[in-house]
Amino acid sequence: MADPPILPPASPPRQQNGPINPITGTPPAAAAAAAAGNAAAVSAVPVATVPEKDRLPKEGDEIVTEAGKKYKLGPVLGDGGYGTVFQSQDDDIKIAVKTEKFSKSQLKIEIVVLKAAMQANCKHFCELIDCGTKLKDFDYMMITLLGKDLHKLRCELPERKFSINTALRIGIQTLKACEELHRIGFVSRDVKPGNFAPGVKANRQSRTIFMYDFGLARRYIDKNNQIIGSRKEVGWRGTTRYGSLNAHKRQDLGRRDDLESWFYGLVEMTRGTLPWRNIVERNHVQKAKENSRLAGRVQFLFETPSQYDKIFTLIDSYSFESAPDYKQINKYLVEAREDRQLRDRERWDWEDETVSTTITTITSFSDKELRAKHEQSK
Ligand SMILES: Nc1ncnc2c1ncn2[C@@H]1O[C@H](COP(=O)(O)OP(=O)(O)OP(=O)(O)O)[C@@H](O)[C@H]1O
Repeated sequence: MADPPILPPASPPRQQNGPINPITGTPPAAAAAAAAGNAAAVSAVPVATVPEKDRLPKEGDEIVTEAGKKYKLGPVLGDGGYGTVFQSQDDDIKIAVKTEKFSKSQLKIEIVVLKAAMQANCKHFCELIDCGTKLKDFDYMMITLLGKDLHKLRCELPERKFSINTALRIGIQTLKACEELHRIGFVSRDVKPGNFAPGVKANRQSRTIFMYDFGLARRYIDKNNQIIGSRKEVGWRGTTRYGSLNAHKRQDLGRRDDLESWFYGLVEMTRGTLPWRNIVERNHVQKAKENSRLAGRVQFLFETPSQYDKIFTLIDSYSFESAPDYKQINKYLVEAREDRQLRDRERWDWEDETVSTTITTITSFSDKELRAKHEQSK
């Protein structure tokens, strides 16, 4: 994946008692024993014999969850900042298992986001199948298996850009994903093509784009549904190429910043390039982004639908607190499709010819439907 995100400093190593299990909400055995006054159980783990921490699993290992369910780890699907993602199997459904080093894990926030997304029936998020902790070694979560991310898929194409039909459909679905994330109360702070991927053909989800990787996500509304005010200067978050101007200014990020990052990604996927593609120095990237509002605007939006200009203006008009008008942005994208008389039934760029004729008549399965189907066939 191009441009890894800058992660916030890892949280300090967790205490001996270990974390609260993110899925069950229960403390680990030693902490539970201590809470129950069982001093012997606590002192049974003397400091000198504390096992080495932060050992990630490897292909072929088995993860046994607290409930006793076993997941055998298959091939590595990808490496992240603090861990590894493996392919695995949940009965006969192929799934992904994301693991992160115990002391550095950001999985807790990811799990909170995915649980909220499931509760709200969001369409563009992985299902959280299972999760837990291998004490002191790693945290893990079992989620829907996805295909290659949009950055990789784009780079495999001859001109490193999607067809306009695919690009606009991606635009519509990734916008919806951002809207869903915002609706459940979170901002991503790392929206980029590499954090979106279509589902897999086996699940009939290859025409649904999923948003993933919420390691930098943050709640933007409080318990009373009020927007948490900007903390002003908070340091850099996100990925240089797609970061908003506010991110460059190290400001607190809100919904509008996710959309600005989304828009840079959309332009890149449509044109195959961004003016700051080859710039490494972050301050120079900021200058290039500022110029894309001035004399460089024409170059930035060269050969993109005229509606992109309007979307850019709209996003730039928002403040930290603004509720973006997703409906209007979606309308612009649909209008761009209508101008070109694009049809939804046409093949997506990553589908092979043989699929397109059959898949157009089949609606895709949601994760819930897949699971119900599986239960029925038992
Ligand atoms: N559900 C999934 N299905 C298939 N592959 C996945 C899935 N989740 C993650 N991957 C693969 O693992 C890689 C790393 O995952 P992810 O981006 O979630 O981790 P990360 O630690 O947050 O990474 P980064 O540091 O790049 O942001 C991805 O680029 C992708 O190739």
